[in-house]
Order: sequence, then structure tokens, then C-alpha cells
Amino acid sequence: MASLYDRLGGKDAIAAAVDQFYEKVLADETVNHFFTNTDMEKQRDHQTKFLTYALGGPNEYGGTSMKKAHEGMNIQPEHFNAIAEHLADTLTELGVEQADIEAVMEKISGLAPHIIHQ
Ligand code: HEM
Repeated sequence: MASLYDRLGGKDAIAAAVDQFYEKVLADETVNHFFTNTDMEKQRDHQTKFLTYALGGPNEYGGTSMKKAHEGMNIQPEHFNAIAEHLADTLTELGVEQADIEAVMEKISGLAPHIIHQ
């Protein structure tokens, strides 16, 4: 079966989602401080990779594991949940079906042990 990434329209869909997701993350005081020293371009790159991964698209991590990517950040469960919720809200706004959103959330939850408390 085609991945959600493909069904949503691949790269163009991701670009639209990145803008929306990015705004939510940076407007959220629970998590925006993590990105204070992140430049805009890197930030965009982060969100693009994040969403591509979340939607089952090609892996563009270039080998950096999720554990390594978030090392030293001491991300707490509430930060993780806030980010996950921004993703779910973005997908809802883009008209993604509930069942697909749930599948994405399940995938994201599986990453929690690699991202939280690193
Ligand atoms: C499922 C959840 C997540 C995924 C899939 C994900 C994915 C990624 C990826 C792909 C990178 C870039 C690694 C690289 O290019 O070397 C990254 C970096 C980063 N992530 Fe995440 N992330 C997740 C959750 C979070 C959370 C919860 C936070 C903080 C609240 C966070 C904050 C950051 C920051 C600050 C960076 C570094 C940006 C920089 O280069 O300055 N991430 N993440």
C-alpha cells in the first residue's frame, strides 16, 4: 500500500505541512525554547525530516539516530506530547483522515524512548 506520504502528495504536501507545524511549535512556550539556538533553515530542515519520517516517506536522516539527534536536550514527556499534538492538529487541518492520523501517532509514540530523557 502507498505510504501516507505518497497519498498526501509527497514533497508538496510536506512543504504545506511544515509551514503549519512550524508555526505551532514556535508559538508554543512549552517547547519553543528548545529551538532558540536553531537557525531558521535548520529548523525547517528538522520539521521536513520529521514530517517525512512521520508520514512514512523516505528516510532523510543521513544516518543520525533519533537518540543522537536529541542527545543532551533532556526532552520530557510533556514536551514530546506537545510536539505530537501539534503534528496531529496539523494533519487534521490538512484534512487527513482520523485513521491515518492515529497510524502516524502510533509510529511517533514508538520513537518516544529514543527521544525522551536523552
Ligand atoms: C517523534 C518525534 C521527533 C522526531 C521524528 C524528530 C526528528 C528530528 C530530526 C530528524 C532532527 C534532525 C537531526 C539531524 O538532522 O541531525 C531533530 C533535531 C532536533 N529536534 Fe527533533 N524530533 C522529534 C521530537 C522532538 C521534540 C519532542 C523536540 C523538543 C521539544 C525536538 C527538538 C529538536 C531539536 C531542538 C533539534 C535540533 C535542531 C538543531 O539542529 O538545532 N524534537 N529531530
